[in-house]
Amino acid sequence: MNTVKIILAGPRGKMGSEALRLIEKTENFELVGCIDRKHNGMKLKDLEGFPALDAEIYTNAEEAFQKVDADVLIDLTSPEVGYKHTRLALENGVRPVVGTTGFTKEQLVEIESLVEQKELGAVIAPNFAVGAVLMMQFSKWAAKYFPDVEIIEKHHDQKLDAPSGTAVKTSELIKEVREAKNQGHPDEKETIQGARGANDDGMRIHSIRLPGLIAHQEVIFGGTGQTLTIKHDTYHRQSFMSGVKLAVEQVQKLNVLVYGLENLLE
Ligand SMILES: NC(=O)C1=CN([C@@H]2O[C@H](COP(=O)(O)OP(=O)(O)OC[C@H]3O[C@@H](n4cnc5c(N)ncnc54)[C@H](OP(=O)(O)O)[C@@H]3O)[C@@H](O)[C@H]2O)C=CC1
Ligand SMILES: O=C(O)C1=N[C@H](C(=O)O)C[C@H](O)C1
Repeated sequence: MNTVKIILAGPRGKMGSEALRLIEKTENFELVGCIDRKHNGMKLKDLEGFPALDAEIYTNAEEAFQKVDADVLIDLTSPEVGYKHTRLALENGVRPVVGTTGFTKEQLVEIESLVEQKELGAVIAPNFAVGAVLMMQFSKWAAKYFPDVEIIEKHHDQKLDAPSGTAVKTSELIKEVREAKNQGHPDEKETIQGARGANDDGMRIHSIRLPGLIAHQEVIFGGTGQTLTIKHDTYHRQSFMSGVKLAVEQVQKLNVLVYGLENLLE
C-alpha cells in the first residue's frame, strides 16, 4: 500500500476535525500539512486537543503547496476559499478531494478545464455519505415517473450556502430525467416573498436552517392520489468519512474531474 501524503484545509472545522481522525487512523494516510486561518508555522501536535501529528500549519495556501510535497488536498472550508484552494492544488500538481460546497456552475467548469489542462484527477463530492448518495439516486429514478417534486433540505444554522450542495446535485440529477414543467397553480402568488422556495426549472427547493440540525433532506414527489417521500438524515459527521477515504484512494487513479461520489461507488 503506497502512502498518500495529504494536505488538509480546514482542520479546526466540524468536518476538518473528523477528517483529522480519519487520517490519523488510516495506516497509509499521512498528514503532511494543514491550511488554516490561524496558527501559522505551528505544528498540529502543539495545539491543544488536536491529534499528535507532526504536520505544519500554513495560513498562506500558496506557500503550503510550494513547500510541502503532497499527493492530495482535502478541502473542507468555505465556498470562495475552497475554490481558491482547489485551483492552487491543481496548479501545483496536487489532486484535490473537495467536500466544500457552494461552488458556482462557472467555477465547476473552470475547475474541469484546469483538470484537463493539468491531466490530474480531482473529486468534488457535494455529499460523502453513502446514504445521501443513494437518496439522490433514488430521487432521480422516481423523477422519471413523478415530475412534480419539491426538495426540502435542512441544515444547522452555521451553514453558509443555500441551497445545500446536496440539494443542488439532487436537482441536477432529477433534471436529467424529469420533463420540465412549472409546478403548482399557474396563477399562484406569494404574499410573502420566498414562500414557495427557489424555482429550479419549475421544481421547488426549500432550505431550512436551525440549531440542532446536522444535515437532512427530503425529496417529496406528488402524483394522482399519492405522494412518495425519499428522506436521508445525518446524525453524525463520521457518516461522511468512508466517502472521504474512498475519494482520497481513488483520486490518485484519475485524470478527470469526478463530480459526485456515486461515480466512484461500485
Ligand atoms: N461533501 C460533504 O459530504 C460535506 C460537505 N460539507 C461542506 O464542508 C464545508 C465545511 O463544513 P463544516 O466543517 O461544517 O464548516 P466549519 O465552519 O465547521 O469549518 C470550516 C473551516 O474552514 C476554515 N476556514 C475558513 N476560511 C479559511 C481559510 N481562508 N483558510 C483555511 N481555513 C479556512 C474555518 O476557520 P474559522 O473557524 O476560523 O472560520 C473552519 O475551521 C462546507 O462547505 C460544507 O458545506 C460539510 C459536511 C459534509
Ligand atoms: O454544511 C453541511 O453541514 C453539509 N454540507 C453539504 C451540502 O451542502 O450538501 C453536505 C451535507 O449536507 C452537510
